[in-house]
Parts: sequence; structure tokens; C-alpha cells
Amino acid sequence: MKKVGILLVNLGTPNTPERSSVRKYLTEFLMDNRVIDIPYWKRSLLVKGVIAPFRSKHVAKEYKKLWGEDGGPLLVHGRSLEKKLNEMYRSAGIQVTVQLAMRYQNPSIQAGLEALREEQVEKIVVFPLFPQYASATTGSVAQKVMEVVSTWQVIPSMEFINSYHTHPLYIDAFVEKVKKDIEKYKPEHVLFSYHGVPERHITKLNKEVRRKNNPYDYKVACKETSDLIADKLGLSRPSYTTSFQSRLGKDPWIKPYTDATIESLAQAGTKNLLVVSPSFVADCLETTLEIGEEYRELFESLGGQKFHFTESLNDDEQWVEAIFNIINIKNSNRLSVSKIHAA
Ligand SMILES: C=CC1=C(C)c2cc3[nH]c(cc4nc(cc5[nH]c(cc1n2)c(C)c5CCC(=O)O)C(CCC(=O)O)=C4C)c(C)c3C=C
Ligand SMILES: [Fe+2]
Repeated sequence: MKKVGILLVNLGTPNTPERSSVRKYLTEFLMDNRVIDIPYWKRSLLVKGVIAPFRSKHVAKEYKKLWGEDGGPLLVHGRSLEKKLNEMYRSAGIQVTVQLAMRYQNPSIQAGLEALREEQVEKIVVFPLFPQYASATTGSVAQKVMEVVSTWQVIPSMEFINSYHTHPLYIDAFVEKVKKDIEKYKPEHVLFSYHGVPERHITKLNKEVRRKNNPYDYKVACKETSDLIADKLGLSRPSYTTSFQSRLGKDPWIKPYTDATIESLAQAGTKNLLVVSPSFVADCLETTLEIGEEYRELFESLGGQKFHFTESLNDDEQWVEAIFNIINIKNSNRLSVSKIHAA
């Protein structure tokens, strides 16, 4: 069997929670033309002149709330996941090395790939920690990985797992967590809140892949994930909703927006709400603070009484096993081209 390397990739984290590191992180992130897809000169003015210098103050404060001895939440959860997966392969007697990388800042994709090359792996499986495909996340990770390996003399066999938003093991991992919270809190309504993207991203992508219910259309994919989780929980509409959070800037993002949805739910008399965020497989600023603090305050200010949030998958055993089985090294070893789990 070929020696395989797995590159687990999440979004990124500043090196420290200080404003200067956060500014550097935001600059690298938002200068990616898959994230802010406008001409370079405009993006440069906007990001370097406005967003990074101003936003870094507030974001640094937010990171400081969640920063621990071992770094920010995405790094801490990612390292633990990496360790547990390495142990799982070792105990299964499969020769695999798992490396965590971040698309922006550190540990970098370049360092992760080079560590795998040092291990003399013959094949690399890239597993983005983004279940739903988006050009801004999964697409950007794939582009960066290709940029790095394209400089090598020997390009190993590569597999890009570019979507797993309907994979039963990913769905079940969330179902188990939400089921426990439903039993505990007995919410009247479950809100599935995903990170949003600008509408323009989806329009561009749908010009490229012209398929009904295109699985790479992020909005379609998020709704499919919600429906699958809801179905397994025995929930039916209107007792659950899908919405989109974390928008940035003035352009229209995909709707409905989470804040507007929470407002409507509260105004319609919902008192007990559970929020689940399946686009994040690790807790981070956008879950713990945006949902756990901002949206809680919003709901309560409009008469809501009980606001609950389901923790993400982080390094749960069930999630570790799910990744192990989604990647399925024994089968994937026979393949040398990209495999799409969603289609
Ligand atoms: C145009 C801007 C952005 C797009 C498009 C975008 C897409 C996108 N992002 C994630 C996942 C995460 N984003 C996170 C933080 C974050 N996202 C943006 C902007 C865009 N994201 C910013 C500016 C930030 C930084 C924080 C802030 O300023 O609000 C994070 C959390 C990082 C952490 O906590 O350490 C994640 C994860 C997805 C999945 C996605 C598209 C589908
Ligand atoms: Fe984001």
C-alpha cells in the first residue's frame, strides 16, 4: 500500500491575539481573490486601507476572549483532531501521516505539505474542514495546495475531497449532538445558521457548473445539509430554518440572514431557540461569539427567553471516526484522481 499523507485544512488563525497579528491575518485572508473577488487595486485599497486596519481592533478583542495557552480555538481543536486521527491510523496499522494546516497564516499549507514530503508519502489526500464547497474556502485551499506542489520535482498522487455536505457520517455526527440538545432543552425551533458568502460568488459559480441543484452551489449545499440533519431528527418545516451569518461589507450576501431570521422568530413569539452551525466543524469566533453572544443578546432583547447553541464537532470521537471513514484510505489508494463525495 502506498504511504499516504493527509492534509487537514482549516481557515486560519492569527499567530497571536494582538492587533498587529490579527491585521496581518486579515490582510492575507481578505487579499485572496477567491474571498474578495474584485480587481486587485480595489481589493488592495479596501483591505489594506480600510478593513484590516480598522477591523483588527475589534477582532483582536474577540480573539483575546477565546485565546488559550495553546493558541486560538481553530488551532487548538485542529491540533487535537490531528493527534486523534494519527492515533486512529496507527492503531489500525495503516501507514498514514496526518498534518494540520491553515489556509491563512500558520501552520501554513506549505509547511504541512513539506512535512508530508519529508515523510516520503506517495499520495496526499487534502481534506478541507469545510463540508460545503465554496470557492472562497475549499476552492482556495485547492488552489494553494496546487501552487505549492507545482514547484516540486515529483508531484505525488493527489486527492482533493472537495465536498462532504451530504455524507451520512458527517450528517450523523451533527445529528447525535443536536439530538442531545433537543432532549435537554426542548426548543420550539431549530435554526441552522451557516457562514454566508456574497451572492455574486454563487452567480459566478453557477455559470461554470450548469446543473440543477448544483452540489457546489453553497446555498443549495447548506439547505441539503439542514434537510438531512432535520430528517434524521424527525423535524419538519416550519420547526426548523436555514439562514446565513457573518456577512462583511455592503454587497448582498445569500439570504435569509441569521440576524433577520432571529428577529422574525422572536417577533413571532418563539421563546426557546436552538441554533446549530453545520458549516463550522470546529468552534471559533463565529460560533462562540457571533452566535453565542451577539445572536443570544439579539434574541433576548426581542423577548426570547431561552437561547441555546449546539457545540461544534471539534475533536469528538464520532467526528474523528467519520473523517477516517470519509477518507477511506484503503479504497482511495486505488484511485489516483479527485473523488467527489457529494455528487
Ligand atoms: C468576504 C469575506 C468573507 C467570505 C467570502 C468568507 C467565507 C467563509 N468563511 C468561512 C469560515 C470562517 N470564516 C471565519 C472568519 C472570518 N470570515 C471573514 C470574511 C469572509 N468569510 C472574516 C473577515 C473573518 C474574521 C473574523 C471577522 O473579522 O469577523 C472563521 C473563523 C476564524 C476564527 O475564529 O479563528 C471561519 C471558520 C466559510 C466556511 C466561508 C464560506 C463558505
Ligand atoms: Fe469567513
